[in-house]
Amino acid sequence: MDSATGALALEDGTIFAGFGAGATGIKVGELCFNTAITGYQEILTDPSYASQIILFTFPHIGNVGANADDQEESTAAAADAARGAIFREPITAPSNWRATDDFGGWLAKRGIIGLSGVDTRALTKRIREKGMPKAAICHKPDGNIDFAALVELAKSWEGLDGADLADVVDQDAAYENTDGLWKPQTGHDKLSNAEFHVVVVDFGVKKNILRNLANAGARATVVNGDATAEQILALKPDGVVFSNGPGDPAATYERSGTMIRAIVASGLPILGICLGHQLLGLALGAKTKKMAQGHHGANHPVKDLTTGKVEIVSMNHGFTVDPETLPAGVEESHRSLFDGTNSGLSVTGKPIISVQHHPEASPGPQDSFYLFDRFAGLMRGHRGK
Ligand SMILES: NC(=O)CC[C@H](N)C(=O)O
Repeated sequence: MDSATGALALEDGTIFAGFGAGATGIKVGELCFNTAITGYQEILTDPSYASQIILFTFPHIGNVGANADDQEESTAAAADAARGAIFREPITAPSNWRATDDFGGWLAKRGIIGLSGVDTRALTKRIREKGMPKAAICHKPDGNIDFAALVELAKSWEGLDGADLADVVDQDAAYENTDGLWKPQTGHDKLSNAEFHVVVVDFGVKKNILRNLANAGARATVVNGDATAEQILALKPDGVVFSNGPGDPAATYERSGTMIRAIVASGLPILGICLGHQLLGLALGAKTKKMAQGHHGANHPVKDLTTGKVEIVSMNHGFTVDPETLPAGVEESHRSLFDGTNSGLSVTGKPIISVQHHPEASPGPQDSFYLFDRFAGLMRGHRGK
């Protein structure tokens, strides 16, 4: 392609040339595909995507522009969330009453490199067959692209294995949240009479987790992932939430394992979400491992083994808890119906639950909102003891 202004190079030397958008320059990251057909802004601002390049399988990305309400990260440090965005069709002008920005301009402001005009279906098939590669993406408006150098960059990048990226995207200073879910006409619900106070341990928390907690009656104090168990317990919470976040759970566990084990031992109700679920699994004695393709989308079927109900959920993970390694007393509560991987844990006789998927959605179906009420029920029950 003579007129290429952007390109993607994979670590195996494969090159896809196309048209650059958004930020200019070069970035490296792990390439994954996401099958959601809406919610690109929430996806691109989810701190769990740090050091990743997202290939959207839906061809038209950008049509509804961008707005301030759909940001999922709660901290400026999360500016190192997704590094690149790949889509089939060039970005068109925004067409939505909520849009305050056009998608290309928004990508540029956030430092995300966009790439269109590539065969996204071929790339998706490549990931399905060979797994998520290390990749380098570039946007060079003058068309001066050094393809060989891009391949070298992709090859030499250290990758996500062993990376404690939660430390990069979490917020240092503690803060409170009473904002609830957003509604089209009225904006955010506000929690006035909180029934519960929860401490959310921030490994890269998405705002919609805090909002769902507020809608379930919980005011949240969000603390950094480096907080000690003593500091958390001194806040006298009714329950503790371990948040979602980027990178390799085993690496983050090395830093936070002592705190997580102590919170488990405290007997307080616990809810773990995604990275928080994986960290909890490690604290309970299970092991995590890297997946080949990962799960990234808003249409994944998961079965709640405690009720037999199937829910359609939002997913975003590249690591997984190995159910073969669950010790006695730790139950698998949810399972992916796509590939049978673990999607939830509970602990016999203890108020501890966690899920691999995203009950807060954003984007995605709201089938799993009930988990916040289930957690509230655990806190209510614990309080009565
Ligand atoms: N969304 C998340 O919390 C992702 C968890 C972890 N970083 C993974 O990729 O598996």
